[in-house]
Amino acid sequence: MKVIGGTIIAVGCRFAKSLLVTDAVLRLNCRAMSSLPAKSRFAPSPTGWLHLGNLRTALFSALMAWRHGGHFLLRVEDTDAERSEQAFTEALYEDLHWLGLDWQEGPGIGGAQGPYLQSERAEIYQRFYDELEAKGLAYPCFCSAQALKLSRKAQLTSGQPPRYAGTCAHLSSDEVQRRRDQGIEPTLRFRVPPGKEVRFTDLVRGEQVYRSEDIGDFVIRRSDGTPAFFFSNAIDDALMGVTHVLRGEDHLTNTPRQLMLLEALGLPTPSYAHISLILGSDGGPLSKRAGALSLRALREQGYLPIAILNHLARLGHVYERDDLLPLDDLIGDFDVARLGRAPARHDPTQLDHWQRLAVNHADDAVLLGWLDDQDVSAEQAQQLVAAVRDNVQFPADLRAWAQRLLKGLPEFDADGQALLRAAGADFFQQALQVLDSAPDDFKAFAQAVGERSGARGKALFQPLRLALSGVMFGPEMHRIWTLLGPAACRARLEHAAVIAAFSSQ
Ligand SMILES: Nc1ncnc2c1ncn2[C@@H]1O[C@H](COP(=O)(O)OP(=O)(O)OP(=O)(O)O)[C@@H](O)[C@H]1O
Ligand SMILES: [Zn+2]
Repeated sequence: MKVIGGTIIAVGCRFAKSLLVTDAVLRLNCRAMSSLPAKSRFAPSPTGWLHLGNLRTALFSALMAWRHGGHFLLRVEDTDAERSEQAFTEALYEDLHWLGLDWQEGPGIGGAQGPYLQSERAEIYQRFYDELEAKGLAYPCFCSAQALKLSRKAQLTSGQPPRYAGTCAHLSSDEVQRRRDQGIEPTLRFRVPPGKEVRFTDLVRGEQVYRSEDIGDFVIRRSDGTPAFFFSNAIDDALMGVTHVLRGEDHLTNTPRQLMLLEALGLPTPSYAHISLILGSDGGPLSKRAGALSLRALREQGYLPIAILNHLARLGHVYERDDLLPLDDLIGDFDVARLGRAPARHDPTQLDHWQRLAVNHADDAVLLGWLDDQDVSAEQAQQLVAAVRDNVQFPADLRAWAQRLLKGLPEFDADGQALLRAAGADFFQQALQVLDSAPDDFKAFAQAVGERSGARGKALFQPLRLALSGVMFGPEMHRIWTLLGPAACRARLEHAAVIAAFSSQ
């Protein structure tokens, strides 16, 4: 076993043979590891607003843990000081909470293996740098960016795969000192063991084999002292006891490097699942750098969390049921074996489909929350929601209905005016006379207007709908009728009569 910062960490079964541990301890650890509930994590970098690609990774990670009675960990990979921003860190907390992807270990919650912001873990990383250097498994590299670029170019022209040429792999300590004295800040490179095969079984992509020859010695500490992704990400997964790493396939080729590092340090290795990336409408993967549509933008438009979760859960994972599933069912029916290999495309019309279902299922209170309007009383708002909720998908739709039905008289475009003219002013006068007799409901009203005017079918219902609601689409007329009440119906029919009589062609 290995003692790190006072915490005992189980030795990874796969690599335990390389360490001096007795068989008994080894078996015990292996059994303990396999019977532990799954612990998965989401480890974003706070370098932009989270997009649907990031969040689908977060969702599947959370589902994986919760499906297997484990817990979901959040770690913020804020090592890139130039691109990381506090505002993005706070935004990602907010986004995950808003979606219902609450972590059980991580920032704000704590846990035994914190801190959970990589920018606060420098001392921990230093111990492992020291260990690798002491074992001769890491060395300082003084090559300039320019020199590395030239070397890469030369390799490519001679048809070789580009990898670090090993320029600084065997510098004497005098040489190292001489360069340090010149003020050159070196990076630290991991010495990739020669002639090794790195194998792992990816939970999505199956057996993976890499040859260490194809992987040049790679940077684990940048010249500014910050850890490279390969390093801090792998170390933290191991220290934090992560059992399952679900991440985008952009990380697949990082995995052999990370496994080599963990083996060199005798740290446990998680299982990996590399999920296909979500592509945007331009065919490229969604990415923060490319300014992909953020969750915030969707939230501002009024998408509901459960709609987004259902949309994401079906991007690259097959659920047998195609109805709107609550989070508990998304968890219950999640199966890592059902993750697909093909890239999934984000189709906005699919998301809208889930939004429609989500709005159908939402309580009135959700829709009432969309109507932030001082001029509409609570009672009116409730009546409005009852009348139009089946015709509303977003807050903007509801606000448009409030405008149409609760504020002043409708305005008609040229087509609307033409339709009112075609119905004729007499039609609306007759409707007003019917209104005087206080009909019971819209059905009785429309029937009586039909009898009096002789209009039937479309010729009866279209002008009535347009005159009363201002538009040719919308909820069933009896709802609008009830919502408006007799006084507003009268004002609208009078208004329509005037337009029918006086609007110009
Ligand atoms: N288009 C995508 N589809 C699915 N998962 C993605 C996509 N883009 C990123 N991810 C995953 O999201 C997680 C967080 O990644 P990260 O914070 O680096 O986001 P990013 O969008 O790739 O950012 P950047 O554009 O800065 O590289 C990783 O597991 C990554 O694989
Ligand atoms: Zn070098």
